[in-house]
Amino acid sequence: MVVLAKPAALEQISLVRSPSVEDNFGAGLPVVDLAADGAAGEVVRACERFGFFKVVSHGVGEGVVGRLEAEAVRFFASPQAAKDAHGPASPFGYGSKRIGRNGDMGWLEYLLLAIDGASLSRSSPAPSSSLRDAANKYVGAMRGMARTVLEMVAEGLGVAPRGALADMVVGDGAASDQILRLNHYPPCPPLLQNLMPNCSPTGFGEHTDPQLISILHSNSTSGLQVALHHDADAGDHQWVTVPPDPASFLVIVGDSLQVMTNGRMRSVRHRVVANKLKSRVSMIYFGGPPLEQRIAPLRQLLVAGVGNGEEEEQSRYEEFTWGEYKKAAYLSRLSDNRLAPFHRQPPPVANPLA
Ligand SMILES: C=C1C[C@]23C[C@@]1(O)CC[C@H]2[C@@]12CC[C@H](O)[C@@](C)(C(=O)O1)[C@H]2[C@@H]3C(=O)O
Ligand SMILES: O=C(O)CCC(=O)C(=O)O
Ligand SMILES: [Fe+2]
Repeated sequence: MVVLAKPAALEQISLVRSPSVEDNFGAGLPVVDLAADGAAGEVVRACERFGFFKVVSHGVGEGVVGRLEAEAVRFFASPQAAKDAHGPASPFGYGSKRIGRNGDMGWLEYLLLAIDGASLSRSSPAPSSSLRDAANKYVGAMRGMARTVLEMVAEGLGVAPRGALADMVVGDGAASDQILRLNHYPPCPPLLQNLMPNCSPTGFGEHTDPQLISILHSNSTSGLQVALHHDADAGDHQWVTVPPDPASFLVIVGDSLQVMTNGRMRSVRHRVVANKLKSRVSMIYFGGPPLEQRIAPLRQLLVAGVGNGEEEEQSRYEEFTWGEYKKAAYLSRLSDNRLAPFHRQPPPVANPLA
């Protein structure tokens, strides 16, 4: 991967404002103030309607974010051979253009780091001790936010205990499956697209994240787009650009949270379009449960209506463990609908004329 700019210049000044930023989503972007009264209800509403939301008043210090971003910029600006020494990503480590093992390509380079408990795993070494230290502080902050958000999801859905979901990902004793990903999308100027092999507008192809939640931070370079829900499964997407905001985070609903809420919350398809002029740097925390965790709708959601004379709700999904789902995910292509094979067929509707 060619890095076109030195560290200090990675955040270049945009000469042309992308026409889609703000014009597309405008005031509709779901924003949740985590410190406000009623935040739990807002979190649930946003996850049900959009599958993602922007978080403000998150309490994460600028220094924690800035330090890791500076480390990421420094690493991505280092000589190619130094970066390659930490690759190829299999799945952890440094990767360039190749995403996963099944032929997906993007105009990016990245560092995938495994998390063990509350800090980076010693088995997927970080490129430097300063990056490791910064990443560990950042992971601590992301775990805190994951707990807050997942507790709010439980509270907002009326599920007890409050920690039912959060403990799966950030519980003290849980051998959960967390990942930290640092992405760098170099600019992809249209005039140079013919000259630069693999420079394409696709930074990161469309996909859903398989875990429960992802928490994304980016610098001020646009590129992230999300699919508005209605007919996403039918392939009828309306892509909208999410304006970048380095002061906030984006929480993204993953496939596993969709299943655990029996489809009330929907994992959201998203992708990154490479910026023509500026480098985009993003940092994403993925919160998954332990491998043996059963991924199935929370019991309290299925029986919620029973007291009111309603029948118990049936699960819309075949049962699986996170380990099984993860294995299947790693055999899939990025854009695959990974939940499709696990959808239960709805019971046949009785024919009143028969
Ligand atoms: C093509 C792939 C890359 C991915 C593993 C997969 O086979 C399908 C899911 C992809 C994804 C998307 C969200 C995260 O970025 C990621 C780390 C994950 O857990 O699932 C990536 C995987 C990857 O880049 O290795
Ligand atoms: O880089 C981004 O903004 C999003 C990347 C992403 O969706 C991912 O790494 O799964
Ligand atoms: Fe993603």
